[in-house]
Amino acid sequence: MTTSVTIDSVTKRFGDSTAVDNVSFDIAQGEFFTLLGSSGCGKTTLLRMVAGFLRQTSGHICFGGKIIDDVPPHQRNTGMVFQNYAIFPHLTVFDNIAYGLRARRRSKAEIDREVKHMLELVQLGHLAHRRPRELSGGQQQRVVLARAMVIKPDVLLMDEPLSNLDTEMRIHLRSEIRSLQRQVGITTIYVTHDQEEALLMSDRIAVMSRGRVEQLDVPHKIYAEPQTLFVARFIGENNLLSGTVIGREADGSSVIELPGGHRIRGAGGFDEAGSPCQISIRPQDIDLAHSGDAPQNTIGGTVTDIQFLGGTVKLLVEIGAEQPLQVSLQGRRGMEMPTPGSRLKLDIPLKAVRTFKAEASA
Ligand SMILES: Nc1ncnc2c1ncn2[C@@H]1O[C@H](COP(=O)(O)OP(=O)(O)OP(=O)(O)O)[C@@H](O)[C@H]1O
Repeated sequence: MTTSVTIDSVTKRFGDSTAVDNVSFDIAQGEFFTLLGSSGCGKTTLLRMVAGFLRQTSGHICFGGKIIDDVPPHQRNTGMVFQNYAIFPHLTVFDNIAYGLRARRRSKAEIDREVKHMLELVQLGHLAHRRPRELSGGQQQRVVLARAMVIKPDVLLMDEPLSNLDTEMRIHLRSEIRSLQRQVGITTIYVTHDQEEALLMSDRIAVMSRGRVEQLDVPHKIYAEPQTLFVARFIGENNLLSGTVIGREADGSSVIELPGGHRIRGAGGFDEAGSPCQISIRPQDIDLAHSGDAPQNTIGGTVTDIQFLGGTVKLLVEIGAEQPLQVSLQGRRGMEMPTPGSRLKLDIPLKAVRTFKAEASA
């Protein structure tokens, strides 16, 4: 039976260094949950604690509400797919997948049925009698996946399972893993440093940095509403500008003054009047101001660069702030193409302006 997972105030120290720093969250039954962060942020350490290979320094891990801190790894009933989790070279695809069921002393008929079902799900039925060296990297990884899932684990743990594959196979397997996980409904914890992979595959994402969870949310919120400057920098492209919060309007929006004298209003985020702040704006949230619209933030600037990419048009617009604004417009038929040196007015919706407390400069 697949299960919920609770991480309750978990800390892991190695000597003086803290790899995981007081992390808490719940993963629902059947959820595809991703730990996303750059190298060294603690995601593998956290996953290894869930598997039981590492013991946390403090805090608890629960499966289905029950503390499992003292349960050894082989009794946790987790399925594991790691980057270098080799399959047995001397066994056929069928026997590799059957391995966990045989170790659990299931009947021959059950093994036959379950392995055939898995082979079908990962589309390897026609290769059941091949050995691993006769398979492509992607096919081998599907064997690993099938082997992990066939035992019907309570929780499936995956650590960068696609990072050794070429781009095409990676993109293909992303959606395959996700649809397989949906069909089978296993609670899954997936570790990756690849934001695109995380956004595409996950029900929810925990973005980690330096052992802590910076933000935990559904993919589109992580993308559209970063809660910290780290997340705004880490996920997707963003214009990051320094400014000062100068006040608040009646509608709750904050007013920020940028170098160069522009004032811009933002909805949500840090709004302590008089304080230095940083704002983030996604290039594709900026539009050309059209007459007739009710603009929310209008900023005039001069085009310094233009890149026509077919579906999108990328501009750099000098607005007198510390750096030019990157603007990404949808290329529409008949659209009037700006040229370098031309002046234009940009419109930025309130909601696209996220405000953060300025970081102390190092
Ligand atoms: N066995 C260990 N002994 C000492 N320090 C360790 C040990 N394992 C991990 N660390 C340290 O803990 C921190 C987190 O490591 P972890 O492997 O969890 O990061 P990660 O986010 O998974 O990175 P990567 O993507 O590179 O694997 C790092 O600073 C790492 O050097």
